[in-house]
Order: sequence, then C-alpha cells, then structure tokens
Amino acid sequence: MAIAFKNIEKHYAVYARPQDRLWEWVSGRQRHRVHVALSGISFEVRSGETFGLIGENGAGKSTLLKIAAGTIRPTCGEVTRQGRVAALLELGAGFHPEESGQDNIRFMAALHGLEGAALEDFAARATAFSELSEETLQRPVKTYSSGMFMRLAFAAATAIDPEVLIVDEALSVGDLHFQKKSLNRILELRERGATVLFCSHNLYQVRSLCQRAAWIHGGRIAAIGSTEDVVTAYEAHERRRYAHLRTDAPPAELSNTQSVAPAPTAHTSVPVKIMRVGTETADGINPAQVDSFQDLTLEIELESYGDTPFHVGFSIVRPDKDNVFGTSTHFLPSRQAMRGLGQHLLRVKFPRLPLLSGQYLWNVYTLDDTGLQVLDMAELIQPFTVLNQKHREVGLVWLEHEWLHIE
Ligand SMILES: Nc1ncnc2c1ncn2[C@@H]1O[C@H](COP(=O)(O)OP(=O)(O)OP(=O)(O)O)[C@@H](O)[C@H]1O
Repeated sequence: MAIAFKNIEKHYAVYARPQDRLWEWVSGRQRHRVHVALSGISFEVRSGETFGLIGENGAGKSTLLKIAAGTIRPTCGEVTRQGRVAALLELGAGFHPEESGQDNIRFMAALHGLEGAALEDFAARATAFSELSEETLQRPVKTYSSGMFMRLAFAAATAIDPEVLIVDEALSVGDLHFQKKSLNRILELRERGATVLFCSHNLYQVRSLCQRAAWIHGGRIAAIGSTEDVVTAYEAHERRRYAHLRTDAPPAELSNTQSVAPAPTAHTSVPVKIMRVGTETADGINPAQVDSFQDLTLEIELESYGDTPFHVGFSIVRPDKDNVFGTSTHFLPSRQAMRGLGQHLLRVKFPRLPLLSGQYLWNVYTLDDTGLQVLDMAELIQPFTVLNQKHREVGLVWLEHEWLHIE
C-alpha cells in the first residue's frame, strides 16, 4: 500500500460575503454554511500502481489529491503515505515568488533533506529538466509566465525520484513539448515502480495509464475498481446527464468531405494537424448515405510541421457520443509510428461495413508516439446515415453468428 484513505471527510466553511468571517469572529454567531466537499472516502492505492480519479467539475478530486499530498488536512479521517512523495498540485505552490528559480530549486532540495553533493545533483537535474535558460533561472519566479512556472515546478518536484507521485491535471497546461516531456517522465517513474495517483478529465488518458480508478461524485465514491468498469460507469452517467442534448439528426451539413480547420485543440502549435476527413463508397454514390454491408473507405489527410513521430486514431460514434468502434495505428502489432514533414494521406477500408440502420459520425485524432497524448482532434464530424434496407436485423452492428440446431 502506498496511500491509504480512511473515512475521509472534508468540510469547508463558506461565507456569503468576506466580511461575514470577521462578523462571525466578533459576534461569536455562525455566519457561514458548511460545504461538505468529501465524505466517507476509504480506499487504498497499492504500491506501484497508477490510480486515476475521475468525476465532474467540483466533485472533490483536487481536494482528495491535496489531502493525499498532505497540503490540506481532512476535517476527519486519516490518510497514510509510504515512500518519498512528490505532489504536482497547484502551480508553483511552495515557491518563494521573490527568489530566483535557481534558489527555489535549492530550497526544494533542502526541504527534501538533501545536502552537499546530493543537493548539487538534484539542482543539476532539475535545472536540465526545466530547460529554462540561465538568465531565466536567475530571475525572481514572480516574473515567470505560467508555462515557465510549470516547467520549474515539474522539474523540482520530480527531481527527487519520488516513490509516490500525485498529479493534478491542472498541470497539463504548458506547451506541447513540455507536456510530452512531463508525461514521459511520469511513465519513466512508473516503469521504475513508482505509485502514481492522478486526476484527469481525459478519459482516454485514464484508460491508457491507470490499472484502477475511482469515480468521485458529490464528494463520495460512486465507483471504484478496474479502470474500464469505472470509466464505463462514469460515461453512462455522463450520457444520462446530457441526454437532453441528444439529437437524432446529424449536427452538420452532409457532405462527403469535411475540412477540419482551425485546429480544435487549445494549443496553438499543433505538430500534426488534421486537414481533411472524407469518406468514399465503392460505387461513388453519396457516401453520406451508406447501405449496410457496402464497402466504405475513410480518408484522413494530415499535415506534419516537423519530424514528430505520430499515430492516427479514429472512432465511429453515435450522435449521443456512444462509441461504436475505435482504433488507432498504435494498436497495430508493429506499433510503428509515422513521421515526416509535409502531407500524409491515410485510407482505412471497411469491407462490407457491418453497421446497421442509424446515424453515425467520426472522431479522428493524431496522437504522439506513445499513443497517449492527443496532438489534434476532430470530433463529431462527417455525419453519415446507414440504411439497412436489404436485411431485417436490428441493432447497431451485425455480429457474425450461426444458428445451431440442437435437436
Ligand atoms: N477552499 C475552499 N473553500 C470552499 N469550498 C471549496 C474550497 N476548495 C474547494 N471547495 C469546494 O469543494 C468542492 C470540490 O472541489 P474540488 O476542487 O476538489 O473539485 P474537483 O473535482 O477537483 O473539480 P475540477 O474537476 O473542477 O477541478 C467544490 O464544490 C469546491 O467549490
């Protein structure tokens, strides 16, 4: 066991106006309401496992991570940790804003009890990892951009080779290069046997990284167990929650090719951008209306702006976002990433498309060489209708089957 939570409760006093806190103190009469952020949380994170926390905004994930890291105390209950813990929670928490980056690194090392050669080694590794210039490292950290702050925070937190790493997804800000570097560092620590506890809204990442997960809902554990079971339960809940947004009509105009611009990611520098997604049927007739068991080809046009190795993934989804089928070049036995500056054209053939009647859309992704980090995405595009006029089966897909006559 690396972290154990036992009956954790966290209550916050919420004041309607800031001055109410003072009035309460002066008058001795309660002027706040109690917000229960966490209640009845008991579970263990096993040594060496990667454990994910998922849930809606405000569910209590960050609060639980802070309790795990010891930066806040639970109102009641107990948390125990084993091993060297590094926490990446609030950006630069624990840094002295007036001091330089370099001094802050040394201060962090001292906090971990390092001295002499060990301290120098820590400082050298953190400095190298941060990729901040000599000039930047000599400036007070209060002058840093949030990206610089993050580099320093991540570098200083992971330079101790933690046995337990606690990461809040708030840290997935910053440029793509550093995000990838941080992710690789987390994977490296994990490979060496570190325990990782992290929260994320990126369910793809949670599925790919975590052995187990917990879904926190309204401050309580709604589900805990194998990642697939927990994420599936959460997705079902999200679908029910957004059921009123369901539509039977495809959201966009039907056309057989859809340009995808500008890049829908938050990043300005997308190394491998999705330029166009199109479909083709064997008979060349309107690919926005496909018959069941007709051949269909998906065409994905990409542009790579450098030599970044990448993978490509897609999924076929229903208008309510239910995944029908998804895969990626990362799942191919060779796992060989693509690379090369310039345009790339990929074709995916679906011989005798086994989808039955209904509306479907495509999600297309470019991913890094680990298949974990999404570089660019085009979601809910290129709607198409499948008509199953020649057959009478019902459902989403036609499954291979055989009727066996027993008697
Ligand atoms: N210092 C605080 N004072 C009062 N309420 C707080 C405080 N910190 C958090 N809360 C409340 O506790 C609840 C849980 O917050 P928390 O940040 O843990 O949620 P979260 O699951 O991490 O959300 P998100 O996904 O948006 O980051 C929220 O309702 C939040 O408003």
